Amino acid sequence: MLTAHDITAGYQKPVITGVSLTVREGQTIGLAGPSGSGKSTLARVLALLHKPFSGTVSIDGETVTRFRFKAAQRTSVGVLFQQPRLSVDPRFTLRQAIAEPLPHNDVEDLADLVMLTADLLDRRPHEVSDGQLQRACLARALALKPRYLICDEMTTMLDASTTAALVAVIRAYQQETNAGVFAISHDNTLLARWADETVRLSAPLPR
Ligand SMILES: Nc1ncnc2c1ncn2[C@@H]1O[C@H](COP(=O)(O)OP(=O)(O)OP(=O)(O)O)[C@@H](O)[C@H]1O
Repeated sequence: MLTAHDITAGYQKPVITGVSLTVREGQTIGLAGPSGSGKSTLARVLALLHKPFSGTVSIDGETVTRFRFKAAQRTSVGVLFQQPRLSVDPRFTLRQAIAEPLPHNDVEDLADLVMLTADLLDRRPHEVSDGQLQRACLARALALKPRYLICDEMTTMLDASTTAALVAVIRAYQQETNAGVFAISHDNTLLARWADETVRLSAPLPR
C-alpha cells in the first residue's frame, strides 16, 4: 500500500491540508480537482520528490523519512509528468533515455512494451512527437519495475488514441505486477474509465 496520512504540504504556505489517501496494490486511484488545488503537489509528495510540512507517507508499511531523488525508497515509485520534454535530457536519444535508470535493461523489450518502433530509438527528443516521447518516458518509468506508478496529467498533451494506448500499457503492467497507480487528470471522462475510485481536492483557498 502507498499511503498518505494527514499530509499538509506546499511551498511558502500550505496548498494542501490534512489530506489522506491510500493506493492499494493492483488498484488505480484517480485524483481530480480544480487548477491550483494542489494535485501536482500531492503527486510530488507521493512520488517522494517533495517533503511535506507534516503528515506521513508510507510504502508497504514502511514510513518514508527521506524525500528527493536519492531517497532509497524512490525506486518503488515511478512517476510520469505532463510534459515529457521537461523530463528527458534533450541530448539523449530515446534509447539512452529509456536505459538511463538501469543501463543493463533490455531497451528493445521496454520499447516493444510501449509500442515504440526500433527506428525511433536512435532519435533525440526534438525528432519525435510528444506521444512518442511520452511512450519513452513510460518505458523508462517501467524499467525500474515500480510497485506504484504516479501519472501527473500524463495524457494532457496527447491525442485520444495515444492516451488509450498508454493507459492500456499501464493496465497490462498492473495485471502482470499488481502495481498500484495514482492518476491525476483534468479529464473526468478518462478518470471514470481508468480509475477504480477518484479522490477530489477542493478549490484552493483564496489568498
Ligand atoms: N515550486 C513552487 N513554488 C511555489 N509555489 C508553487 C510551486 N509549485 C506550485 N506552486 C503553487 O501551489 C499551488 C498548487 O499548485 P499545484 O501545481 O500543486 O496545483 P494543481 O492542482 O496541480 O494545478 P494544475 O491543475 O493547474 O496543474 C498553486 O497556487 C501554485 O502556484
